[in-house]
Amino acid sequence: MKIKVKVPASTSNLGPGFDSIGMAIDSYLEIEASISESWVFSHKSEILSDLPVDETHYIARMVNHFCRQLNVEPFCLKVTMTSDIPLARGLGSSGSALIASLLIVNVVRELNLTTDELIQLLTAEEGHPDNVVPSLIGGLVAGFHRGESCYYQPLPVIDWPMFVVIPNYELKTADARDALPQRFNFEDSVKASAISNVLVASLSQKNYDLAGQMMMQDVFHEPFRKHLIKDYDKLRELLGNRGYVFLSGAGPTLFIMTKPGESNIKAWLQHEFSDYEIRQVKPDNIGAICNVME
Ligand SMILES: Nc1ncnc2c1ncn2[C@@H]1O[C@H](COP(=O)(O)OP(=O)(O)OP(=O)(O)O)[C@@H](O)[C@H]1O
Ligand SMILES: N[C@@H](CCO)C(=O)O
Repeated sequence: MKIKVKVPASTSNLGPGFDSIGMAIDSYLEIEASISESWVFSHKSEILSDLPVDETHYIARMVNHFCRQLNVEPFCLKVTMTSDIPLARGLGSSGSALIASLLIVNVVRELNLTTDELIQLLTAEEGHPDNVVPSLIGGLVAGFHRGESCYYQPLPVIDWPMFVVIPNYELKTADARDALPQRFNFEDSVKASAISNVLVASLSQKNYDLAGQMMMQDVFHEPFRKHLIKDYDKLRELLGNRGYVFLSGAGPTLFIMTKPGESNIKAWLQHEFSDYEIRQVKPDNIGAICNVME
């Protein structure tokens, strides 16, 4: 049995949609795997070169975890992986690896889990749906996870030009979450959810000028994390009225949505941020794919 899995990256939060809104984008984790006596990983992309190659690999640990949780016999795999999703940059690399792990358990143990069941298991593991749901089903999705349930609603994908500014340093999600406050007062909560409401309403109507203004007024997480992001203020100032920018996931990548007439900014961004990687990105509307060849 040969298993092939392809999972898109994701950008999440979109400013005020903290832990709730995300969009799948066209960078991919790709895996080929077959049953083996022990866990062996072969990494074909430079991005993955520091990962372990044995049973301590995140995917091996998550396959074991899901086998235990679903009460099926564990197994080992020989895995070949390629990826252009940078690790610990806020582009959902760990969420994509989590999805791949569960899809592999699903096919190897012939569980026939439904999309809803996959979503419940993934969001319960990740703790929030904003990376795993769009990467699993594709597109732009708003979600809310509580206890045993994940409620979610796809929205139209953003069709303005989009760029990611990927810094040359990592920021672990756990560290970026440690920067968040323990408590949020009533006044700030009302303000934060109102900004988020307008974001969702404007995304649903494809009113990207209004959505962009909301993206840049988040009060849930960006004010508490921006000191961890070296060029947060610089990019907001430089971008001016060319478009809008938000912190992708927990950062440090910054995500830009430009006005349609301002799509030609890649060379300018590369000049301003010469040590960083600049990518133009598109939404992925397909989501994760898992095929089995006997
Ligand atoms: N494709 C992968 N294969 C194996 N392990 C991975 C993979 N992607 C991420 N990881 C593990 O997850 C860690 C990064 O997880 P983290 O949640 O901090 O970053 P992220 O997923 O890029 O960020 P975000 O969730 O904000 O988008 C890596 O250091 C690595 O240990
Ligand atoms: N919503 C999450 C995304 C990263 O996993 C966060 O901002 O911490």
